[in-house]
Amino acid sequence: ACCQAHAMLASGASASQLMPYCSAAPGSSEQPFGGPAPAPATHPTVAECAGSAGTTATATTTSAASSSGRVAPASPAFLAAAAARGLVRATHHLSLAATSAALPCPASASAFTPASASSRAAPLPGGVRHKGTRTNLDEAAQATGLSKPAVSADLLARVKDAGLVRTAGLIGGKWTEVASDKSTFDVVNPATGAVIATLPRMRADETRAAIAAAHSVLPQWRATPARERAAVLRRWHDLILAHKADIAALMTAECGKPTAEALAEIAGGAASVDWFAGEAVRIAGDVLEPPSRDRRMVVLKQPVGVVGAITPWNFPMSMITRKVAPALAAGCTVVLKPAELTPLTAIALAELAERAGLPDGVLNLVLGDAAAIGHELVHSDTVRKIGFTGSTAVGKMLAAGAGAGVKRISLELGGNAPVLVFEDADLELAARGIVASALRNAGQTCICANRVFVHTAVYDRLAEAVVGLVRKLKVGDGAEAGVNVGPLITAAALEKVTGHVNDAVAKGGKLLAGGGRPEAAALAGGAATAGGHFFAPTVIGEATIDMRCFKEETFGPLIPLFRFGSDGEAVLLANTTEYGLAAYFYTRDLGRAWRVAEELEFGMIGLNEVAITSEVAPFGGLKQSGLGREQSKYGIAEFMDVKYVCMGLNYSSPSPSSSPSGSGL
Ligand SMILES: NC(=O)c1ccc[n+]([C@@H]2O[C@H](COP(=O)([O-])OP(=O)(O)OC[C@H]3O[C@@H](n4cnc5c(N)ncnc54)[C@H](O)[C@@H]3O)[C@@H](O)[C@H]2O)c1
Ligand SMILES: O=CCCC(=O)O
Repeated sequence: ACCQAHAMLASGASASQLMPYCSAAPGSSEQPFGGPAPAPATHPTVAECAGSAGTTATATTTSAASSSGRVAPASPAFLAAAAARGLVRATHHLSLAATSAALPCPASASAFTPASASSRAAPLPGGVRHKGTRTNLDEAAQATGLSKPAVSADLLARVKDAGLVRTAGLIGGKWTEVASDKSTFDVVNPATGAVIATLPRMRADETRAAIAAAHSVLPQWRATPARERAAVLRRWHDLILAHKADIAALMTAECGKPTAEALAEIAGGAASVDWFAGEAVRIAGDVLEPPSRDRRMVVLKQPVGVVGAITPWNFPMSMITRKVAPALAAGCTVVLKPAELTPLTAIALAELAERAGLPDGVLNLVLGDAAAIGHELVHSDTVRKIGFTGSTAVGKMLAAGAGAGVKRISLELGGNAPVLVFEDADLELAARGIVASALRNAGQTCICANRVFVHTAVYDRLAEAVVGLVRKLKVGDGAEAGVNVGPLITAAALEKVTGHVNDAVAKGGKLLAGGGRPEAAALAGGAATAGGHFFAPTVIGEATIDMRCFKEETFGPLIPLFRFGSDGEAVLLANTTEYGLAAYFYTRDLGRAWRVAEELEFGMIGLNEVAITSEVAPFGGLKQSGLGREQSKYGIAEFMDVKYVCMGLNYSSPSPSSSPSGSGL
């Protein structure tokens, strides 16, 4: 069937014309691949299957920077000016929180424990803030009968520094525990189904207050010398690494990814912060060669202003640091809205930014109602730039709103990444790469391998190698040692993957591994995982282009294997998607490597490599995968305005001696 597709391709057929011809690929009589990859001593992480940590982020070391308290703010001049203007501390408190009274905190016997102390409590050695006081939360809760912000005892037991586990947003330097309408939302551990935190559900009021706070301190922050901004970012980086075990525990609890993957994300996220600290001091304009003698021309690079950052749940840290670090480095101030599914990592990051000396109001954190917060950010005239990572559907909506206000926007959206395995590929390397990429974060990564196209001559050997690796993986609660594949984030995600697998099987796909929910007894984590959203890593053979997994981003642990017969067919199949984020291919042929890399319509290409993410390289997509780039030298440009200044020199001079120009030039 694919040979027919090849013939059609040669005669100029389009991808849609190919559809009927690729739906019934024949079996192959190829010899099996030469045995499965050598088994690691213990259960390998998915990334280890690919022989990489899943990111090429520069390894960073924990610095000697103390985590034992609040580091002196970046610029004394800034703080003095801010204090004089009443900007430092509590200008933008919300009314409820502003009236907070410090009350004794009785020991709680319940499973839920108030997490946050009153705002600005003095830090204790080791970074722990005093817990002996709290706001008027209990009174508010009693008065209204509403549940109050809280964290579970289980979550608190997972961290050393309980000061990282606040139950509040951050607005103008004030930790705000009560939403203006007193409503709350729950954070759920996807491995167990247990509620691990209850937080204030903020909406338009809080967003407006956060935007106002960010706007108030913008003049001071953008005037803070770049070296001082960089110093704050470096302290933030150091504190993140010093607290990486705690951040990983929070991340795994709220998004489910295995601890090893959480630590890899933290290393990558910290590397971004370090990178942009370096970029801050290298911001430079241009001096242009003027076309005439009587003028001079320069280009200034200036911060765009207040930035709204909206981030997804699948990378609760690195999607934040990729936006916030370049924005702060450029001299912008930020209102951050993390995913409501994973706000705890964001709260810990904001707490550490505060300890690093980031002045009040420069980074604000608004938690809760996505639509209300997003609407305020996109339609505010004060916010000059939106940085968004998430689904293409929400991204398009935000882009329409931003367009109406002629607001800058960068979008990191969905993907549908192809992997092409050519007949000359190193098949063992390819199999490891496919498994590592497709199952990273249980398949919930925007650059996950979603569609695997294999030359028919090596199809069976590659399939056998992939299945061999998948069968070794351990599924369960990501907090358990040795787990490679954690839960899906929600029941809806589980339903989508189930739908893709059922659809593929109904259309003739061969189930080579997995196919459904694993037996509870097989899951690492025991009985507690009964409420978790687990799906067994699944391999489908003889996949065809009429299947949902060809057209849609699965965002789950599914590896569909398609056949192709020629290079042209492979590239055409890969490009047959509205997405254009990442693509991977395996070959040893240098000429093919160049041709295919140039012809793939994707923003990022991995050649014989799937661990392509790095703070030094531009991250972003083509087509409906987004606009703009994060990371690298391109990432900071998204937060800078270009201003051209033309200086005419033909003005009349007050005295001949002070004449700078004129006809003498
Ligand atoms: N290209 C990339 O770099 C990249 C990285 C990670 C994830 N993603 C994509 O993100 C998607 C998964 O993330 P998700 O499910 O969290 O996406 P999502 O679009 O549902 O949510 C992303 C963020 O947008 C917020 N949001 C939701 N509705 C909103 C609205 N009406 N207005 C404003 N904000 C709103 C959410 O609360 C969250 O903070 C996948 O498609 C994945 O490919 C892309
Ligand atoms: O999901 C998107 C981020 C993936 C990555 O940083 O490698």
